[in-house]
Amino acid sequence: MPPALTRSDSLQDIEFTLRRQFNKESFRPFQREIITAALAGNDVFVQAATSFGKSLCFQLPAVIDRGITIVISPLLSLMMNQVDALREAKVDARTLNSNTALPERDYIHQDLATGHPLTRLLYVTPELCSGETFRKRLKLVHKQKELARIVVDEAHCISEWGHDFRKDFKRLSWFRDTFPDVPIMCLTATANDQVRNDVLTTLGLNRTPARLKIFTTTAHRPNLHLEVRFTSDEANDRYDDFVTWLQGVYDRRREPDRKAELDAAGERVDGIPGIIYTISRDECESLAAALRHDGIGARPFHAKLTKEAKEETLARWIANEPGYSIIVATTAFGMGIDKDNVRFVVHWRMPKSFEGYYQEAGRAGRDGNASYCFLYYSREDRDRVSSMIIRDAPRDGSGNKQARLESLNRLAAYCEDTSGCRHATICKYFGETQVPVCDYACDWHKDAQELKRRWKRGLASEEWISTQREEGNFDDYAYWSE
Ligand SMILES: Nc1ncnc2c1ncn2[C@@H]1O[C@H](COP(=O)(O)OP(=O)(O)OP(=O)(O)O)[C@@H](O)[C@H]1O
Repeated sequence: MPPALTRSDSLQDIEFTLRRQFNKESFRPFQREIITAALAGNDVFVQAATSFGKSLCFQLPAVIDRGITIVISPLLSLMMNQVDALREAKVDARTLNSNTALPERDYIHQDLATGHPLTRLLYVTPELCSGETFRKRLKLVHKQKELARIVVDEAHCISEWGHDFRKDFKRLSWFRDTFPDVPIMCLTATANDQVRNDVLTTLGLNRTPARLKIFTTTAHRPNLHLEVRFTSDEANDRYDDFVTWLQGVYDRRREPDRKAELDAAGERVDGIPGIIYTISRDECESLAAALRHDGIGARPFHAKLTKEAKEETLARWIANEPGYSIIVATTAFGMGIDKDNVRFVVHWRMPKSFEGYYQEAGRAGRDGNASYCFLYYSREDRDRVSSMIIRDAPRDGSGNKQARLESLNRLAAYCEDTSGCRHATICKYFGETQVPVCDYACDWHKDAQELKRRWKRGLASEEWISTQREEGNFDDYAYWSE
């Protein structure tokens, strides 16, 4: 079927737009190929590591093509960030979601109702796409040949095998059914083979294989230094361990030569941006307070804070202000946060999935410089998370309990593995066959013997854990609810 719109595939056009509208000198590897495929009217599936620059792959075609691009995204904060950045670049981008003010909502509806919208990119939630009014408006726009492309960001949310499954993403099959000629682009950082197939089937993209272009790049992030730190309920030593590590980093930055460099660059000794992921609001608050008490600039960030408090914390952290070096956050923080100099990401507790872990760790080092990611792992936490997944699974057997448990088990195995490179295990998990080069960027490569010793020493024994489990000691969820 021919594409619905007259498209431009002029390379000169895309170079010009890259510089003029997006203020970037050149494309990163693969961006040009992806953009060219999209502009030719293909369906496109992009799987690329965190910080690869996926957004540009649909934003640039949206600016060049005639008509409107609809971007479906799971998170409000993610939409707002992208819309703000686009508007700063003088692109007419908007978002329609539960937070959109009435006048803006009216404007967008009127704009769509003309059939020839001026809006270039409209960011919406998957829930909105199921609404009759919105669907009617899109049909009108399509009839006028002004529906340029449908983009599904964070596309792994479509799959029940994915770590962030969202029911409403499944209903996005409506787009291919209703507008078979409108190209679809989907993007994700974290999908294994099963998730990818699920995404393509649900969106109906494998019904037009000749039109589908798949781009997958390695998940490997060589600048991330990956490490697992073993602990147990009894040892309860995360705090001291972390503060000792951080003070060590500060001390090295105080050495005369380094200090002179920092002074010249206008940087502070303690100005090292980082994120600590915790699992509960209470822990998020208490940990940030404890760090502040010890003179470390840390602020909490979780869903229950006011919008103003969150915005202020985020803005001051992004601006590297004193007292705002570390964000202590629950897992909702991260997607769409584009701060390039995050130097460390710490998982205070075991995350709920392999994909979630790697996506969150991937917030570090987006500028390509060395950054540290460590995860505090205890067998007690492993069992708590597992109990939580079982508890939260719908009773009717629907949902993805097995997939979630499988992902957790793979993460636990990754943590307890002392026999190989962390980067290699991650790439294998995401279905890659090539072993990545790791330049002493994981705890195994740095000192395999020491890793084994730490593993032996650090964890509670499985026997003890199993007794505790039988006594129901890992079912105290109160502390763990987000
Ligand atoms: N060609 C380019 N030249 C310079 N900077 C770029 C280029 N493309 C993208 N970037 C920048 O790279 C950063 C990361 O891009 P983006 O937010 O799209 O990443 P992403 O692939 O969506 O990652 P994630 O999955 O982690 O959200 C942004 O600051 C973006 O402006």
